[in-house]
Amino acid sequence: MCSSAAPCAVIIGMMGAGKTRVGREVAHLMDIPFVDADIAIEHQIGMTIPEFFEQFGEPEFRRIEADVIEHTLATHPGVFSLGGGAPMTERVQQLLETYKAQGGKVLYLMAAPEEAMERARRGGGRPMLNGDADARWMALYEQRDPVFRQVANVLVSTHGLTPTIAAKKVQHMIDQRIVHVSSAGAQPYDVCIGDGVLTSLEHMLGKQPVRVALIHTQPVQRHSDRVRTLLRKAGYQVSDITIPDAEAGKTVQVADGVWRRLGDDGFTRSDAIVGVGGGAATDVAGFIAATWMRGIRYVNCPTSLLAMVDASTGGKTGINTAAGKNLVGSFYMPSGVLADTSTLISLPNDIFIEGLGEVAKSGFIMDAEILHILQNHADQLRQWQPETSLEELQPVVCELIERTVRVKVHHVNADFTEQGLREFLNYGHTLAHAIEALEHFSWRHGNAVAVGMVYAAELAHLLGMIDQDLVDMHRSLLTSLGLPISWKHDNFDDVLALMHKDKKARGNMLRFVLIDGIGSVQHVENPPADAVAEAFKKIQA
Ligand SMILES: NC(=O)c1ccc[n+]([C@@H]2O[C@H](COP(=O)([O-])OP(=O)(O)OC[C@H]3O[C@@H](n4cnc5c(N)ncnc54)[C@H](O)[C@@H]3O)[C@@H](O)[C@H]2O)c1
Ligand SMILES: O=C(O)C(=O)C[C@@H](O)[C@H](O)[C@H](O)COP(=O)(O)O
Repeated sequence: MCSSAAPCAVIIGMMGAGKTRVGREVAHLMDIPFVDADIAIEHQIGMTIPEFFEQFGEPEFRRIEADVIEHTLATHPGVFSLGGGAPMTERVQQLLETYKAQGGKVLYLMAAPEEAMERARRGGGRPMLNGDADARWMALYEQRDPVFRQVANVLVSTHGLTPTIAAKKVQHMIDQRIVHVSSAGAQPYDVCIGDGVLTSLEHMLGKQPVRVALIHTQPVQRHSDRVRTLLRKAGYQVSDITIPDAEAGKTVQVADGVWRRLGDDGFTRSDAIVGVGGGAATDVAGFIAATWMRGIRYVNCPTSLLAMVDASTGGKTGINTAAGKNLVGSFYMPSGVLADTSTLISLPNDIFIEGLGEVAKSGFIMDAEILHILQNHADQLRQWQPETSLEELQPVVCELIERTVRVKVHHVNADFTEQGLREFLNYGHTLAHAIEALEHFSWRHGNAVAVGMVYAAELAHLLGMIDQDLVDMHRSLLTSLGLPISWKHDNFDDVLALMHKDKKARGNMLRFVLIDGIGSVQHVENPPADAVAEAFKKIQA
């Protein structure tokens, strides 16, 4: 968040961690203003902080400090660093909670204790360190570190870094995008999007787990190796579990194999799962987390575009069975999602493009700007190449991921267990799931959704809900992105039978999600059978 009225980032940390020095440097690098809370307070009280402490005591200081923080959070469009003790008061914690809920970043700057202690001692003028400064610093550190970890949504270790390098690292972390998910009936969490966000994995998992099961597929080995190193460095005992790739991994047999492994490796309720890979891998990782001991913590690290924009977030976990796609599963939220865009470097063209299907869906159902971005960049997006395209397309891709995740989170926050509004995310999916099943999962999910959206648009047109231009626009946009818009299948009865098994159906009634304009979605129950069949004819190749 870098708006005209709120800070891009709030920096917290121990005395001597370098909050002012690094904060100032970051602001300089980003060409935005910097405010240090202690300096702002001294300006307001007209004396130094030690003088104020002596005359009025700490409680009065904390009151003024919270006022200054509240004001600055509402007015300062730059980098804002807080005094060491500020996040310890309940009022400041609440202010920071609200700031984070609006997309704000609270960065905990973590210097090595010896370095920070030394700097704090050298700096002087710190009433909280009166007496044996090192012993006081250490005692405060023990009190404050757990609170800072709780209050911050981004942890930045500056151990051994010069202030300039630390500032660059902080800038990198500020550039990441955070979407906060907070849905009734589930613990809130963040979706962090950007280059290098995997480094927040330890923070997301927390200190409780002793064992972590790293569930991934073979094609993402390069990324899961990196995650394993991060986990081991953080001190977790890692069970590295490779599952079969793509839909072959979403089976009860695979789940059973993983449950056995968790049993053998002694996984308890306080241990955790990390899912790394495409949507199939994160669906399975979530399903295992939801079912092992009736639910343990999990963090998703999506590596495909589709998993970043959709599958990893929102807590729909599941597997496929003989009865159909995703018919067995649960609603079970992750503790966090790390969409590290650097992992897209190895993503093949066809898998990148299928992800655009779900991106376009979010544009049709809610965010027209997504459609404009897709239209404006269609040629570059369609020509995506692993290893080379990411550098050029990073800003566009990040923008599309954030916008699409926001659309998803809007629906999930309002309706976690899909009683109504969340079904809108299923635009195009009624036919898509039937295509996937009839093609024995050889069709990519995003491709099936693209055809499903054209079918939904044709049906909406036949029902008089949209004009031909909007149907044509579906076709032209999806084609320009390299997505399919038709599917050849001779037996409509098979298709209809599967559409009746869709999770949106009720009893014998077919229920569709259709649009009557861009961003305007409706449930349509039991549409006339001839329209359902006629629309199908229109998507035949
Ligand atoms: N839970 C949800 O809300 C939700 C939402 C949308 C889709 N899904 C599910 O997600 C699945 C589709 O996800 P998907 O499109 O990611 O397919 P996928 O998981 O099958 O991944 C596609 C392929 O890309 C590989 N891959 C992933 N990241 C890579 C990378 N960075 N480099 C190289 N290869 C990489 C995978 O290993 C796989 O081979 C479907 O099963 C769908 O049902 C779930
Ligand atoms: O999160 C949701 O809700 C969705 O419907 C998102 C869909 O894009 C996604 O494909 C999901 O896997 C579909 O779930 P299903 O319940 O239709 O199997």
